[in-house]
Amino acid sequence: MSSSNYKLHNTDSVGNGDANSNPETGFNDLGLVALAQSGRDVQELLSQQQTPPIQATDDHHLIEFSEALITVAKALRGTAKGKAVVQAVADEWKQKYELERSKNLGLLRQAPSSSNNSKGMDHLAKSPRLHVPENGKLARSSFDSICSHEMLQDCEHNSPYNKLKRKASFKLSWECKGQANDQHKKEIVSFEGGNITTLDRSSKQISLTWETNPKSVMIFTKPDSTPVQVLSVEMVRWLKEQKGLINIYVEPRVKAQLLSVSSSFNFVKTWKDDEEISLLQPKVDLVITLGGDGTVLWAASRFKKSVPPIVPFAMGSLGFMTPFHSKQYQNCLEKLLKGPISLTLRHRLQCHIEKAAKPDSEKEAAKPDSETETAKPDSDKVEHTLVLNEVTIDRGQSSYLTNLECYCDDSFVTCVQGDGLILSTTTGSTAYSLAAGGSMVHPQVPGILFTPICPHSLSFRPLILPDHVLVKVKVPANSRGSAWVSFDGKDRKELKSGDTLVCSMSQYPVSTACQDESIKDFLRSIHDGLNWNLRKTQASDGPRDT
Ligand SMILES: NC(=O)c1ccc[n+]([C@@H]2O[C@H](COP(=O)([O-])OP(=O)(O)OC[C@H]3O[C@@H](n4cnc5c(N)ncnc54)[C@H](O)[C@@H]3O)[C@@H](O)[C@H]2O)c1
Ligand SMILES: Nc1ncnc2c1ncn2[C@@H]1O[C@H](COP(=O)(O)OP(=O)(O)OP(=O)(O)O)[C@@H](O)[C@H]1O
Repeated sequence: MSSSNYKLHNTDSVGNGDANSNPETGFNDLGLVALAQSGRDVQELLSQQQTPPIQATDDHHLIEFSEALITVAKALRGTAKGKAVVQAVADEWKQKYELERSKNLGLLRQAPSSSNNSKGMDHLAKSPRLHVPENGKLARSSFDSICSHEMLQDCEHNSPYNKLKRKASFKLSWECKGQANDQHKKEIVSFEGGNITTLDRSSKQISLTWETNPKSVMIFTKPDSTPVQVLSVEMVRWLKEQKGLINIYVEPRVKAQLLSVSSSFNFVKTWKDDEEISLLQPKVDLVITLGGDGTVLWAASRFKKSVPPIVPFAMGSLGFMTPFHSKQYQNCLEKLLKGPISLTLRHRLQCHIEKAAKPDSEKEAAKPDSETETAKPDSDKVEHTLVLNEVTIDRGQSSYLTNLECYCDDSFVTCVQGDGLILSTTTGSTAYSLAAGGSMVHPQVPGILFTPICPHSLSFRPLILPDHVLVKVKVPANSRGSAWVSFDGKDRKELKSGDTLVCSMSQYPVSTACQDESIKDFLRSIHDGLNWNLRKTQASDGPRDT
């Protein structure tokens, strides 16, 4: 029998016991060790004697022989003595064990009456760590088979048996990048008294209530669409005349269109460039989009930091993120301007590209004379691109497999060999990531989807990573070609050998107004937009299970 088999054989159901245990007594048999030692002593003595053949006539040899026998007798007496000592030790341990065990059982029997706790033993019987039947009826035999320390592990705080052994105390700590104070940790997780509980859930339904009347809206419209153009004219007029809104901002293209309809639209405001849109953010109460999902993505991408709540009207074909019917725009806007508004809080990813370090010689050439070292980019000054759906790294025009080294918080994840990789938000889980085989996830679930595009490997299943990680995707220096990055399907940029895309969750989410509430809107979108799990219902006639 191999030692590992022996070990398995001697390991009890709760994992106690080891290879030195005596299967009969259950104790670590020190006696066996002592006996073995004594036996070896005897053998050693005999071999040291090297007694020559005995001759009856040789007195000298007879004396030697009798001396040897005396030595053997002494050694045997020693062995017997050693055995007795070992037996005494074993008896002592057994006594201690019995005493401890009966004390513990005694305390357990007293527990219900002394603590006045009606749960008493039932509570213990139901404790999951005890591995006892759910019904709480603990058979005497099963009780006996539980080690005393296990019985005491899961007791209530004030119970008397707690004095004997408490649940191990512990402390939790975790790292939060860029957070100087620990205050926010307490808001998420509490671990008072050794119990871990979450204080709040980030994916709760969020509701917005106006404290003062909203006065300003910003409208984004899908270009080159006559129905959208017609509606924008009508909506702007209604907002001004019926709702008395003071500030109505539209895109420069739309302002020109409105003015071409009537010069009375000259109250409408606009902006010069993207920089100005972000500056307008503090003045805008609501953003309205007229178009499809692409228009929502477009509007969100105009804001580099905070985004006002978006009210998306459906004027596209799919409209996963656009729950409001354009024909009922007046009713919808009446309600929304009055509040409260149910919102879906959609996380965004922030991304930037780190260019490969230049080879030393080139670096030297590029250096201004005054500088001796190239400054590393200041992390605060890095310009991030924010995505609401996903960032995609693909092989572009290259006919070769992508070769993308992926790291999560500096731990190597994998190398993507295929058409590419999608790093998606949960909002984007129903877009490109879905088409590439990723799971659909409610947009308020925090996480980053790691979805390969046509991986040339049978076992490359998509992952969902926690929202706090930093993901890096690097095109290795030995890669056959470049990769291409796109942000929400736009702004394609080349990722050359040695370049790295760095991506993490942004602190600037996008909130979109719900028609109903977040969960209902999500389910409606997957049912109506994607025909999720649509199948004819099975007929009720035919054979049945009996
Ligand atoms: N194979 C694909 O499925 C594929 C390929 C490229 C891009 N896309 C998606 O298109 C998005 C860009 O959208 P666009 O409107 O500018 O381009 P687009 O006009 O080509 O639209 C792509 C489709 O994706 C849908 N869509 C966009 N965001 C969605 C979301 N969050 N949930 C469900 N469906 C969504 C749109 O409604 C549209 O039907 C990208 O972010 C990407 O997710 C998908
Ligand atoms: N205000 C805008 N300015 C510039 N481009 C825009 C604007 N709004 C939308 N787009 C672009 O127009 C394209 C189509 O928009 P959108 O997806 O909203 O319409 P759609 O394709 O008809 O709708 P759906 O995606 O539901 O089929 C997208 O690529 C989007 O980026």
